Amino acid sequence: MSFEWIASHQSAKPTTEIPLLSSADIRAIEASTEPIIGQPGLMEQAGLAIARWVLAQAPHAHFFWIACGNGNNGGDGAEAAIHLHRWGKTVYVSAVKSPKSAPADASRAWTRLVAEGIAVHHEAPDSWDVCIDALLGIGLQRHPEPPYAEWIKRINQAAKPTFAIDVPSGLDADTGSTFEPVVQASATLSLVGLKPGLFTHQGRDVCGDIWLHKLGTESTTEHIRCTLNPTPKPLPRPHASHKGSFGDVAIVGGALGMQGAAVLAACAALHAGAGRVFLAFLNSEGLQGVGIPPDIMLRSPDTLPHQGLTVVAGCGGEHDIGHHLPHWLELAERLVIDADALNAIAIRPDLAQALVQRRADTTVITPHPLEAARLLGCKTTQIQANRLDAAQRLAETFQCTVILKGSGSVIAAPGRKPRINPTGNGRLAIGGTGDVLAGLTGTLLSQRSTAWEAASESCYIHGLLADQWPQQTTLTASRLIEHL
Ligand SMILES: NC(=O)C1=CN([C@@H]2O[C@H](COP(=O)(O)OP(=O)(O)OC[C@H]3O[C@@H](n4cnc5c(N)ncnc54)[C@H](OP(=O)(O)O)[C@@H]3O)[C@@H](O)[C@H]2O)[C@@H](O)CC1
Ligand SMILES: Nc1ncnc2c1ncn2[C@@H]1O[C@H](COP(=O)(O)OP(=O)(O)O)[C@@H](O)[C@H]1O
Ligand SMILES: [K+]
Repeated sequence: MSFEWIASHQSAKPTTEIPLLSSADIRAIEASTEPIIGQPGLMEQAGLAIARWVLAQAPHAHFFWIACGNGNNGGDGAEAAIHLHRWGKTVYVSAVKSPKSAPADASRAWTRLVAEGIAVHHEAPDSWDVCIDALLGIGLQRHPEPPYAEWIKRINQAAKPTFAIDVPSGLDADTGSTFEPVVQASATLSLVGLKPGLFTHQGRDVCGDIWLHKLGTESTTEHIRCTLNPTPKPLPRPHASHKGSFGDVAIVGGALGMQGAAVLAACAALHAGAGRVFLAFLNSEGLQGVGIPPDIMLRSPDTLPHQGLTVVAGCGGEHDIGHHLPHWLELAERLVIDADALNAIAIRPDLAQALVQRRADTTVITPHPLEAARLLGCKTTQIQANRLDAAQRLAETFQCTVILKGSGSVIAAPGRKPRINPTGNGRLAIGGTGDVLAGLTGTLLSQRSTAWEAASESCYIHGLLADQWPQQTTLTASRLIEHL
């Protein structure tokens, strides 16, 4: 039996590409796992794993409230209760009463629990040391109903250590959207495989520390919905190299009053290690207050070189960027499209068409959810309701690599399984960090062989800086750049 720590609230384990499985994937694995006569089934294994894990997390706790739903998540809770009871702990098991009978595995667990002499209650206890949340798992489909909703509220109000089985009850395992109310867990033990919803949208805020136990199962490629964005390997910088070896990056942006955004992107490109960085303002009036390092070469958009250039278009671009986009969509060897350039594409079919016609794997678009909604002609809530699908739809529609930003940024490209980025946190939720990401992505795009690699690495590094940020120091976009 092996437990794997994957992430805490503020940091993620450096990893290779870990598979993330949808509820359907999990059910397919369950269906293809043959029970072995005389060996414990998956639910019995789950129960033992949960009991051991909870005890390791809260070794001195005595009174365990095990809140169980009517499905297999509740069955896992019943199995765990049996072990905790045998190990001398006081278990108070609450089961939701339902007109429907529990599924077969869960029914067997309940029979075993009663045979152990453990009482089954239908209400919550008055107090407890630790709660095991076995109310709802991957079977959740709607807002928790009574008594689920009341018990979830009790769990959250008590603010005692709460350990969620599989997913915090109320969290959609596939999308990271929450139904209300949702359990606020101290830690979550994901069974069989990790689920996408633990890592994106609202998932990270409700899971606490994330752990995995595969229960001896293995997923094959067909079972994988997406993956966790792996830790990148640093690119070697050979001795026998020169400035032309590390990419020419040009930032085209900075309309009147918005030049700071373009400067942030240019500085990020510079600090990320681009060989040469050009900055072409769309409007250079009133630049006195904007500090531009002398390492950056200033050009007008019309005098930028073309050959070998990676262009980052849109940071602070306002309406003006639309005039320049046809040129760069046609001629830029590699292109990062951000902010106002995305807004221009959303309203101009000619630009959208030019984007589609670019050579595959040379372009990264970096929308936040509102920009993504404009591009797909829908509402931001629809994007957030299923970030994986939205990112994939953008990639297929515009035939390019996509970074859908926000908590658990999604990286998608046509014909590939998307990645969810495990690094980054709410300290990045300030103006300017998106410009930093665009500049960083530009440099990596100029140096890596594919847009996919550049986008994945860029997201990871950007988020990691925020995860490693000293608690007492305010994170700002310009300070972030200095740590690249
Ligand atoms: N598959 C595997 O390999 C393994 C699975 N395992 C475990 O099984 C879990 C999945 O079990 P599951 O499929 O029985 O679903 P589960 O999450 O218990 O919910 C279903 C129940 O909840 C109810 N219900 C749903 N929504 C509701 C709401 N909003 N408000 C109120 N009720 C609601 C629903 O009622 P109904 O919709 O039928 O009325 C039904 O009674 C999985 O997360 C993991 O813990 C492990 O043992 C390891 C192996
Ligand atoms: N809550 C969060 N958790 C993780 N990353 C976040 C969060 N909020 C913002 N970010 C990241 O910060 C950056 C913000 O980009 P964006 O919204 O375009 O801001 P701006 O254009 O003002 O710089 C993106 O990389 C995004 O993924
Ligand atoms: K649960």
